[in-house]
Formats: sequence, C-alpha cells, structure tokens
Amino acid sequence: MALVLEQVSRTFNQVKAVSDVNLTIQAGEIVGLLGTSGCGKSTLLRAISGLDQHYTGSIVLNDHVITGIHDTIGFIFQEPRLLPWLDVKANITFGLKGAPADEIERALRFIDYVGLTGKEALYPRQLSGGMAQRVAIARALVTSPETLLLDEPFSALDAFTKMQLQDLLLRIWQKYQTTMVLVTHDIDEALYLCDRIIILKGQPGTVVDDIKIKQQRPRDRGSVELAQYKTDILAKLEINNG
Ligand SMILES: Nc1ncnc2c1ncn2[C@@H]1O[C@H](COP(=O)(O)OP(=O)(O)OP(=O)(O)O)[C@@H](O)[C@H]1O
Repeated sequence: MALVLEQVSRTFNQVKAVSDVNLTIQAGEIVGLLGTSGCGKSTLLRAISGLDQHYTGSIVLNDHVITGIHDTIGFIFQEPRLLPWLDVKANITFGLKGAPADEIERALRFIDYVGLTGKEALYPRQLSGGMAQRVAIARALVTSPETLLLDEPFSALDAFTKMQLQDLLLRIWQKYQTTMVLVTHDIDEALYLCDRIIILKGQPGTVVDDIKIKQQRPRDRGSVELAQYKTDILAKLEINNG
C-alpha cells in the first residue's frame, strides 16, 4: 500500500494555500507534516482524508483515487469531537451501529487498550482532556483503519499527557503497523514518532524537505541525535534555536 500525492494544490477564494505537493507514503510509515502556521498542513490532510475534494492534482491510496471519505482512513483531530449526550462506550462504538455483535465486542476491547477501563459510563463533560482524546483514539481504531490521519492531536494537552498519548500511538503502530500522517507544530513530537518529517514552508505552502529519521523506536527523547535533527529542522524553518 502507498499513499501517493502528485502535484496537489488547493486554492481558497483565489488564494493558493498549498502548491504542487508531491509525496509518497509507504504502508506502515509514520510521516510528520511540519511547518509554521498557515503553510497548509491541515489543508493537505483534509484533502487526503477525502473531506475536501476541491484540490487539483491527484491523491491515490492503494491504487484508488480518493474521491470521498474512505473507510480505511481514520481521523483524529485536535479536539476530541465527542457526542456530549453519549457515554464513553457509546461514543467509541457510535460508528458501528448495526454491526454484528462480535464486531462491537471487538471494538469494546479498545476501551482497555487505550486505558479507559472503568470510565465506560462517563460522559464527555466528566472527562479530562487526555481521557477525551483517548476516547477519540479508540473511536478511530474500532473500524480497523489502515491509515490514521492526525491533525495536531495532542497540541491542547499538557506535556505529560502528551507524552503518554504519543507512546499510545507507538503501541498502536507496533501492533497494527498503521500508516500515520501526523500534522504537528511540535518538532520534538515529530522527532519522537516519525520515520520521515516533511517540512512545509511558505504561503502557498510547498514541500521544502523530506527528512528521514534514522533512529530506531522507541527513541530517547533527550538523545544527542534527535537534538541534532532538531537543530537542522529549525534551520530549515529559519527559526533561531536559542
Ligand atoms: N476554508 C478555508 N477558507 C479560506 N481559506 C482557508 C481555508 N482553510 C484554510 N485556508 C487558508 O489556507 C492556508 C493554509 O491553512 P491551513 O489551516 O491548512 O494551515 P496550517 O499549516 O494547518 O496552519 P496551522 O498550523 O496554523 O493550523 C491559510 O492561509 C488559511 O487561511
């Protein structure tokens, strides 16, 4: 499987937001889209998701042109977007209405997997930000997506919760080899998680670099090697490190 973007551009009201993006993502890769605000990261992710089809160029997943929302793609947003009138269990299984009992049973296993055992009957207003995002992750996993698109999934969380959920993503990847495309502002997050980091820059946003992170996972967040990558990325983004 591969996700292939060719000459992808998107214009809003005559203003080009992203321009001529070419990118190939292999099955099982974790790829970060990193860049300063407004360079078109979310725009690209929405085009890949099928939520936005007003782009030019082509986006092909598993040899099929993406023409709409695709059931092998799961989406995790910055905000958990839970249904407030449903409890944790019902939020997680919402997309499985009418599915066979064994599928629902299987889905319920994700409650434990994401660390929500004992919280099944709580409502979204009773959850911390981290717990709510765990529900969103479980909800995305129940349909067994081959690809997860993540749009700044942890940027609203405290540093400690963020690290726990980053490790949860890595456990998901280890177990299911899910392909992940992660939009983030957080260079440390990208360095901890990603096989490749795509640097976008400018308005319209264009790909200015594609950096392979050669370290094995799990990675040491404090390693000299990651610090060196960070220095290089900051230089590419023309941001001072100091
Ligand atoms: N629906 C829209 N209508 C008009 N302009 C839009 C729309 N969505 C995005 N844009 C414009 O496209 C450009 C890219 O936006 P986008 O949200 O993709 O950037 P981003 O890199 O994800 O930014 P951030 O990191 O701040 O979330 C911006 O100039 C934005 O104003």
